Amino acid sequence: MDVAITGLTKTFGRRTVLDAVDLEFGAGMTGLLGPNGAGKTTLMRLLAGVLRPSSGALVVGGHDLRTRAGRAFTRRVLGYLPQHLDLYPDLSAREFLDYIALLKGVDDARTRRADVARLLDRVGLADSADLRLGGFSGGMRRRVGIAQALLGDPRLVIVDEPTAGLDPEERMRFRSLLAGLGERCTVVLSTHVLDDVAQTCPRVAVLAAGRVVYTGATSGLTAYAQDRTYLVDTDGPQPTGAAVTNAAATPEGMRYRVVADEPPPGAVPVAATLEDGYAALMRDIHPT
Ligand SMILES: Nc1ncnc2c1ncn2[C@@H]1O[C@H](COP(=O)(O)OP(=O)(O)OP(=O)(O)O)[C@@H](O)[C@H]1O
Repeated sequence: MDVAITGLTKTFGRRTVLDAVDLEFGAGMTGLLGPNGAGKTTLMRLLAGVLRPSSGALVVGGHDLRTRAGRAFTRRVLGYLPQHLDLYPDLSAREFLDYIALLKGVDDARTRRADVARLLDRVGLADSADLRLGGFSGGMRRRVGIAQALLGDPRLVIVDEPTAGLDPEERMRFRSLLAGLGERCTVVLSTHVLDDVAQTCPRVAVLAAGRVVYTGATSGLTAYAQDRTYLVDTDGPQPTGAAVTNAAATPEGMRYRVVADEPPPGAVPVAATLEDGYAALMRDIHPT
């Protein structure tokens, strides 16, 4: 399900939160990155039809969201996992999903039961299906969240920071769940976890202050820091004129991982990661 976004602007009062955004999402997984307040959630809410654009167009599978028919089409094909999803603590996972399926218009009880059972199984919650949501861990709650997004077999899935607060095992589990989805439909994953994007998304878009600052292959963003990434061991101060992407104490002092145009004294070049590429891009946008 192709998504075309052109000249998309969103203002709240006098504040411009998205500024003439042009983006395209196609089949497979695309990561959506950007610092806090960049406009990622706003973009997702616009795509989900929760918000209306101030100007510009969103077209999903050829259907323009400015029209009522376009919005209705998008609602039918969309699965949305918002950043904060309220779960009813007194309901079981099965009851909650049954309720959401009803809201999504699955009127036949038998179809609903089958859909819900299939999804509970898919997200690994079949054994906990009848336990109250109030007792679920963060990871289990996120899995219920993705299950509700997948009800109705969506062709466009948008997920907002799905792995925030998850332990490594749950994060890996969630990642493979999303990657499996990407084989069948268009998935947009908004996150601060660069590793999730590096592992699952062949394409990435980066927003900063409401503008698109990178869109293309994830490897292209990594390449942004290629031949500019170094490790610096020092017992002195942090290197200046460089983006520091990691700092770790060593027996001799500190080891900094930096992206810099000129290698700091004693720097050893290393292969860049997506985190380095992202840091390099941000530094080029806002030079220190
Ligand atoms: N309903 C609203 N009214 C006014 N301002 C808003 C509203 N929604 C979002 N904003 C502002 O728009 C900006 C972008 O917010 P948004 O949540 O889209 O960013 P984000 O990239 O998702 O950030 P984060 O990574 O922190 O979740 C923020 O400064 C936010 O305060």
